Amino acid sequence: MAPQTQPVEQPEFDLRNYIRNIPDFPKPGILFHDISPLLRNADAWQVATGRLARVIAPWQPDILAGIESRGFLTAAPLAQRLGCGFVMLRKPGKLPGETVSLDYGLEYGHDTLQIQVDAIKPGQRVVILDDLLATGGTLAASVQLLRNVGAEVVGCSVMIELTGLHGRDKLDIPLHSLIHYEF
Ligand SMILES: O=P(O)(O)OC[C@H]1O[C@H](OP(=O)(O)OP(=O)(O)O)[C@H](O)[C@@H]1O
Ligand SMILES: Nc1ncnc2[nH]cnc12
Repeated sequence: MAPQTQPVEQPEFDLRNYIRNIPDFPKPGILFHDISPLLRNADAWQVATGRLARVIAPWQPDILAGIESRGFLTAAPLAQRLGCGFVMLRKPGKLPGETVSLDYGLEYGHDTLQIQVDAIKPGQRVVILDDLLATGGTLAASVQLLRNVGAEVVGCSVMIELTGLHGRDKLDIPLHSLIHYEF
C-alpha cells in the first residue's frame, strides 16, 4: 500500500472541484450541490476540515452542534479535533429521553428539530455546523432551539452558502462558509 501523504493546506486548493452540481434534484428547478465527491477524496476532506477548524477554534466553543444529517459529518470529527463535545439536533422522534422541539417554516411547508433537554449546560458556548445554508430557516431554528436549552450560540459554519437566497440575513450570530454559489 502506498504511504499516506499528509495533505498540505494550499490556499489555491479549490474545494469547488469536489462539489457535484446536479440539476433538478430532488425536485425540478433545484440545483443540488452534492458533497459526496469531497467526502470521498481524502485530501479535499482534510483541506475542508482544516479550514473549518481554523475558523471555529477562535470562537472557543465548548460544544459543536450538528444538524441532522449532513451537519453530523463535519460536527463530529471537528469536535474531536478541537476537544469539544458533540451534540445532535435531530428530526422528530429520533432522540430518546426528554426533548425540546422547535417548528420552523420552510420555503414550502414546515419542519421540526429536536434536542435533548439536558444536552447543554447553562452558558456553554456552542458552534452549529451544517453542510449547506439555503434559505437559512434550518440554521435560524437551530440557533433558537439551542438558546431555548441555555446555550450561548457563538457562531455557525457551513461548507456551502447559497448567497442568492440571503439565508445569512436570518442569523444574528457570525456565519462562516467555505464555498459560495449564488443558487
Ligand atoms: O437553509 P435551509 O433552506 O433551511 O436549507 C438547508 C438545509 O437543507 C438540507 O437539509 P435536509 O433537510 O435536506 O437534510 P439532510 O441533511 O438530512 O439531507 C441541508 O442539509 C440543510 O440542513
Ligand atoms: N441546493 C441544495 N443542494 C444541496 N443541499 C441542499 N439543501 C437545501 N438546498 C440544497
